[in-house]
Amino acid sequence: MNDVADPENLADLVIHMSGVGVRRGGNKLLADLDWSVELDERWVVLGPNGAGKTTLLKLAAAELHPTTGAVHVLGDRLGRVDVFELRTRIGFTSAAVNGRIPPEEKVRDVVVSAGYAVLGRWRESYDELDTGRADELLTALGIGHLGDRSYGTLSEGERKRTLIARSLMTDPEMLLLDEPAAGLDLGGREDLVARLSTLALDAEAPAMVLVTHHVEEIPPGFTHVLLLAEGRTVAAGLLDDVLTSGNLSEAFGQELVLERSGDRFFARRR
Ligand SMILES: Nc1ncnc2c1ncn2[C@@H]1O[C@H](COP(=O)(O)OP(=O)(O)OP(=O)(O)O)[C@@H](O)[C@H]1O
Repeated sequence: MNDVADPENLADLVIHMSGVGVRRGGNKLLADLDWSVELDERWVVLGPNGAGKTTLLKLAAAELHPTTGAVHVLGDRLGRVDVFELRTRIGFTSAAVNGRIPPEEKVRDVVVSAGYAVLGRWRESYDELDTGRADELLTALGIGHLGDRSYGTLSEGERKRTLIARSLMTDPEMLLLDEPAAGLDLGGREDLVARLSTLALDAEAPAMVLVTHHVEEIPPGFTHVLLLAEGRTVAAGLLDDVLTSGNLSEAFGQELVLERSGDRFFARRR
């Protein structure tokens, strides 16, 4: 077990949160949260609506500061670091990012522009090297043929995959995915889960944190789970230890049965 109080050990952690609370108005969005993510770990953050999952991910993305406690991201403490520089090292995909993409933008440019936005440059035509990398990422996500299409014409599943390609474009040290399978049909979900599983099992891939409401969406290869309810940790640690019927029931406030089939999970009410 790492002594996380030791600054040398903090350098090995992509996320470290200690005694973290977030308050807005009279609401406690998060309270007393301790959490660490190491370089080679892939975490699922699971919990019911309103549990605080997105708030937690925004802290990790350096998009929000805690009201109390300390958050270290990629070795730097929020509040003592240039968050604009820090964000260039983080890949972040969420519904909010989706809403900011102009529908007429070409899919390839949606991916390539990630690199240019963070560098603060602008050019009419992108480097061949960059467009080549964008095409490679789109192909790896199964949508290499859509590079010339406009973003607005894509299906929901194709958009999700485009945004994941975009968040990988800058070679981030950490990948944060907020409900990547939301709104997908069964086939789209299964396809995305398989692609994320490939990524999770790739030793070269960055540390990953995936937020979801559904155990069915946990891609094989994810190693750890943080169960959240009402802004507090219900349980956190290795997936095999933490993902149990008991913990799930506690997090979702009803008697649930968790079933495992191979490397996938299913849950239903008891
Ligand atoms: N700016 C704010 N002011 C007051 N309350 C807020 C604010 N932002 C979020 N909340 C509340 O904090 C709680 C946690 O929100 P958050 O979006 O982090 O939850 P979540 O687990 O991601 O939920 P969901 O699964 O529904 O997306 C919710 O009850 C939400 O209404």
